[in-house]
Amino acid sequence: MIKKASTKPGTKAAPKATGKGAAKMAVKSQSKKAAAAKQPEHKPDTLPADLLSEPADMTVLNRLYDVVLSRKGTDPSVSHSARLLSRGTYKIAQKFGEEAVECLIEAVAGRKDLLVGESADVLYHLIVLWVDAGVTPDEVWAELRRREGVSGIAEKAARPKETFAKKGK
Ligand SMILES: N=c1c2ncn([C@@H]3O[C@H](COP(=O)(O)OP(=O)(O)OP(=O)(O)O)[C@@H](O)[C@H]3O)c2ncn1[C@@H]1O[C@H](COP(=O)(O)O)[C@@H](O)[C@H]1O
Repeated sequence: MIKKASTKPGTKAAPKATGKGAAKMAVKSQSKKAAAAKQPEHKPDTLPADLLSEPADMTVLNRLYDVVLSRKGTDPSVSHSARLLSRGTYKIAQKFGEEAVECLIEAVAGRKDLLVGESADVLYHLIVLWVDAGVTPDEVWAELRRREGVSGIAEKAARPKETFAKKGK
């Protein structure tokens, strides 16, 4: 991920509301509190000590999926995943695309160390995309399993031939 400069808004003091304005603000703050109360609880992800001492492997993706899924509908101010998921499919897809481009830039530049970090960003954003779309890792693992041992060249050669008319050319 390429870090951007902070876009935090200025710390201008908000004007104090009086009369009708104050009442409106009180109602707004009440409904905000009610909305927050409806959100599922944000549980920080803690890794068991025995896992921390083991070398990382593919199971990290299943765990990451579970954490991201658990963030759905939680407070976007404490979870980046919750924030992304609350912004909708377009933004989630856009972020995935950006991370994929950053990843391929490092690959083309031959910067292996940076490629590792960008690859992790791509996988994280792909998992957010799955959670948003309702795809589970098991479905993807099953598809990869189905393809195991099938040469890509042989699979392509076995595909039914498309005619020009079918392709609309
Ligand atoms: N793997 C990641 C991960 N990779 C990247 N990021 C965050 O993604 C953000 C990327 O920043 P960018 O400026 O590129 O994007 P942005 O803040 O959306 O900015 P805009 O593009 O909207 O302007 C940073 O805040 C990173 O910290 C991640 N945030 C979380 N995770 C994992 O997800 C778990 C749950 O995280 P939370 O949902 O934040 O609790 C964590 O424990 C991690 O395991």
